[in-house]
Amino acid sequence: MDSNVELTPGPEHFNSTGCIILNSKDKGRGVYASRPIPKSTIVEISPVLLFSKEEYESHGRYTVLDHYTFVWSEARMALALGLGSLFNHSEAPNVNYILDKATESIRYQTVRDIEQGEELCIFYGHNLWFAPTDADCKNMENNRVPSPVDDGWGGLSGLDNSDASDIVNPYLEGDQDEIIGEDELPFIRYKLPPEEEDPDSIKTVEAWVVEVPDQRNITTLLKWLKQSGLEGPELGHLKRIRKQGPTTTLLLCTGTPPPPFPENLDLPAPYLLPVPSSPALTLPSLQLKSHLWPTMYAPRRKDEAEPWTRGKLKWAWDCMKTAVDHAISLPIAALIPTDPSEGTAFIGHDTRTSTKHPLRHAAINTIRQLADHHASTKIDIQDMINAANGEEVRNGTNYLLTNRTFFITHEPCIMCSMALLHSRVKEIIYLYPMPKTGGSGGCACLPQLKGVNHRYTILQWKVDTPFGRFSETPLEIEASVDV
Ligand SMILES: C[S@@+](CC[C@H](N)C(=O)[O-])C[C@H]1O[C@@H](n2cnc3c(N)ncnc32)[C@H](O)[C@@H]1O
Repeated sequence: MDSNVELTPGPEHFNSTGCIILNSKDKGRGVYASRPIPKSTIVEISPVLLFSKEEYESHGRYTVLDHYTFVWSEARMALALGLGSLFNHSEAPNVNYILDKATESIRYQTVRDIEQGEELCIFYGHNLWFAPTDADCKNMENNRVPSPVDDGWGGLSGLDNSDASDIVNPYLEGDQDEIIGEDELPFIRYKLPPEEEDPDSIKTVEAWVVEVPDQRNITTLLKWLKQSGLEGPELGHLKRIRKQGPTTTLLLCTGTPPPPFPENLDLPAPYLLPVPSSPALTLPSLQLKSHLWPTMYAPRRKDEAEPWTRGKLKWAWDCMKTAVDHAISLPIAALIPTDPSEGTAFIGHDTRTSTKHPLRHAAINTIRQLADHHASTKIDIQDMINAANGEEVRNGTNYLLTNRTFFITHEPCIMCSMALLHSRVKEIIYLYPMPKTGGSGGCACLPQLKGVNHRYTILQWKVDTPFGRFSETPLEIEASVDV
């Protein structure tokens, strides 16, 4: 709680989740936490009073109601009863809200842990009719928060999913193992053009390697590699360990010679060896490249589109819906679905404005959550060996998104697409294409660049499917948001 703000008690309110009403000089009544409230708690469900378009246009908008109502479907306006109308606005909201058309109510849910005494705020949007007290909004003209879209980059806007709550997952019923035909899929696959690789012009780079006579030293060396910071992505397309007959050789680094080996290991001096500078795109090139050093095979997926079962579509539909639900009051959301070992899905938002950090895009924030989770979990030796060889590791030590699907409301920008590529994501699914800034088919297509050592599948949800209704209304700023 900001200790400079003088608060007085408001009317008593019966709310079992720990919300109380307090008054502040600047904002009037507001909702505060009377005790710590954990992330993802539904703190309030407010029934709404609906006004028809005509009723609101001729009366409501000229009254105080205009400061309290939410935009509902069919151009109606909704007044939230209970606590719902008392949440004040913040540029960095700690509460998300979802319009539930089926029950004519609004659900308010915390997006992070809330401390006792903190105010619970939602995000009203960018066109405010009052001067918000948030420090970074003081320089306003005409009482309107300057939209971050003004510079043609950045810029946020919520999704309107007010029609979404009554849409039933269309893949619930039926045989979950049934393969769904390509034409019936709810998304469009972005087709990467086929790429040929000339086996006669294999490019190499000089890398430091060392022979390891005693295999028992491999795990110590792998730990040492990690600690020395030599595990950079530039050699990620190569396996770490090469076995040729009795000789085991370890790939170290490019550039300057590696630092001294741990003293207790009796190793020969490292030496330079030409190794392939990119992964193999075709089987003949895999053979040639692996002759120099064991190389990863990263064929461009041409027509070998992966079949989708009804069960997987049901899962994808739910994941995308969750991402959209989270993009209502905190615009732009990304989701990495749960893995049994992780317990819960990772959901991230765009926090550039609230953190005043230009790189806090939704995709980067979400990948970071997963990385932080992995950094805090134990890995074992087998994982380390797998990681060193570019193979899948249970806690994703080497490549965070290996074999994973990444859901996001807006096509990721070039920076985020590169982060996804580095994380070895298997596929991404998004709703809004970003023709001016997108790095996954919009203004550029990162997995299509020459020399990248990984490719991912790009899927865009179709607008003519029930779920696609979310993307029917183009965002005002659609073409200039980077995610
Ligand atoms: C939906 S009401 C919120 C409850 C309101 N504080 C009350 O006492 O009735 C919206 C009004 O709250 C005030 N308000 C909300 N967020 C604010 C903020 N960040 N800074 C200043 N005033 C705010 C504005 O007067 C706005 O018209």
